[in-house]
Amino acid sequence: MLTVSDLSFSYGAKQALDGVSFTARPGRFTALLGPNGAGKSTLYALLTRLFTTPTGQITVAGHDLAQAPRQALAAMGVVFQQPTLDLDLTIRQNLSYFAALHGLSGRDAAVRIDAALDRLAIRDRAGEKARALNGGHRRRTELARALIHRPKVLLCDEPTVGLDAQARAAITDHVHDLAEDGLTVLWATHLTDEVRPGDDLLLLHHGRLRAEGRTEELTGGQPLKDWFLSRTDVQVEAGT
Ligand SMILES: Nc1ncnc2c1ncn2[C@@H]1O[C@H](COP(=O)(O)OP(=O)(O)OP(=O)(O)O)[C@@H](O)[C@H]1O
Repeated sequence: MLTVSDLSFSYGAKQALDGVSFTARPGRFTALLGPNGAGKSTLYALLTRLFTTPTGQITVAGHDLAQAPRQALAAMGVVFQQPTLDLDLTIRQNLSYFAALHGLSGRDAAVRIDAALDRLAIRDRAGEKARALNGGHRRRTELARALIHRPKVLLCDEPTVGLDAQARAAITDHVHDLAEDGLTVLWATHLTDEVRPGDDLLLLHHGRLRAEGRTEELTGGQPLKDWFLSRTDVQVEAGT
């Protein structure tokens, strides 16, 4: 479970988040939908403690991020918008390095790495350098890496940026499956076709949460893209 209470953040005079509160639950895919500049990346920077703010509270799997940052961060897996693989290492080496950072090595690490690679259907590529992979497989590798330490909460910040439609759909499907298996998922996007009717939806616009609930209940049968446009009044990519 991830809870955010009354979170605000400003860049000097520019308020990027204003009193944001929500809960993302285990077994649910929670989509954080917002146009460019809504405040999504700022929220992720606060969730991962790249930034801190004196206002508000963030709790990850019961651990207060400000009071118990080690436990809170250990309970989360993160896939950032910008790729962070070492392209000169193999997939397995990238994952081993990350496992070591979490204090995992030897047989335990190998078993977890194989399981994560299987989960994302990329174990057969494990010996290849990351540079040899296409964008979709690199992103899958990053997802596999984010799962090795068995986090309770998975944070994804626009993880499909730059991928073609097929790779985008594959990654989005994988992460929906992870949520169905019990993970708490928070998925930031500005692409409405990544959100399913049964997903939980948070609409962020100009730093404030404008809507929260099950997608199909919020939209009342209207196509999500139309609903989103009517509430944000901006042009967004359809993602198709
Ligand atoms: N370093 C900064 N200094 C000043 N303003 C900033 C800075 N970073 C972001 N902002 C502003 O804060 C607001 C929120 O930005 P943020 O990057 O969090 O939005 P976003 O929803 O992630 O957008 P995108 O999808 O384009 O990444 C925007 O108005 C942005 O211009």
